[in-house]
Amino acid sequence: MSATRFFALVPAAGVGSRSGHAIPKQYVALAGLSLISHTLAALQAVPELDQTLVVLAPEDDRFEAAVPGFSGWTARCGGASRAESVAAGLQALRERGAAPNDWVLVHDAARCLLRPEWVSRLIAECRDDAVGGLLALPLADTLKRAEGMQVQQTVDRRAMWAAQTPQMFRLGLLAQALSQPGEAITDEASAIEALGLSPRLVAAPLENFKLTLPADFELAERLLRTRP
Ligand SMILES: Nc1ccn([C@@H]2O[C@H](COP(=O)(O)OP(=O)(O)OP(=O)(O)O)[C@@H](O)[C@H]2O)c(=O)n1
Ligand SMILES: C[C@](O)(CO)[C@H](O)COP(=O)(O)O
Repeated sequence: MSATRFFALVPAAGVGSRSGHAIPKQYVALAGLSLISHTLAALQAVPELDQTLVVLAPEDDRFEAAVPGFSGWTARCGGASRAESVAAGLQALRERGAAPNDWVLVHDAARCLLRPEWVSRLIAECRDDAVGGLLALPLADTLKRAEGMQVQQTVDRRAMWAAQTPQMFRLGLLAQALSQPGEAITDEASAIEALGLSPRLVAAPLENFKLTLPADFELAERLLRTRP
């Protein structure tokens, strides 16, 4: 029997409608490189990973110029939602020889401040777990439930975590979990939870944030430019 492998799957088929940029946010230039170049460089520096697959929109004509010399795989099979893009990416991995028992680490293209050592820690802490797990940030702020702009309640934050990526599950289990994604499935872990399973949390820093709103790009640029 062949050894279990580790694949990164990077959904990059979104349009970045909240980013304020005229082009898909993964192609915005940050510190001299496209956003997605930073993301892929971090993944390619993770020694445990065997290969990376990037899921692009079917009409994408920017990737090759934005990431020259990329040695991983690309598949132009992105869907209407992130969950659909990830599900299509899992199928693309199967077509390239990945097995149901292999681990898949799904990582947002839009989290470009990722550091290889955080991914290695996730793998070390989850590779013997029966389910899998994800990087996440324990909440540091007091949490409010609101209606519009009026606070209704302060929520006990002690058990609250903000989910990040990578999120790591076995290919076969994740494909089953994402086979009929509803609107409540906003990450891989929520699909796994819907099967009645409990993913493991691995603490990660705030710096692993997802670039979503215009101000996030300025902050990411500053952080990238001041990294050693
Ligand atoms: N149909 C989609 C939607 C999102 N993504 C990817 O999923 C990641 C996280 O999604 P998000 O930050 O919401 O990106 P966008 O959908 O591009 O942003 P927005 O919601 O602002 O349009 C991104 O890397 C994005 O490219 C994807 O592959 N396919
Ligand atoms: C997967 C994710 O990054 C975990 O926090 C997040 O759910 C993606 O969010 P979005 O709905 O695509 O903005």
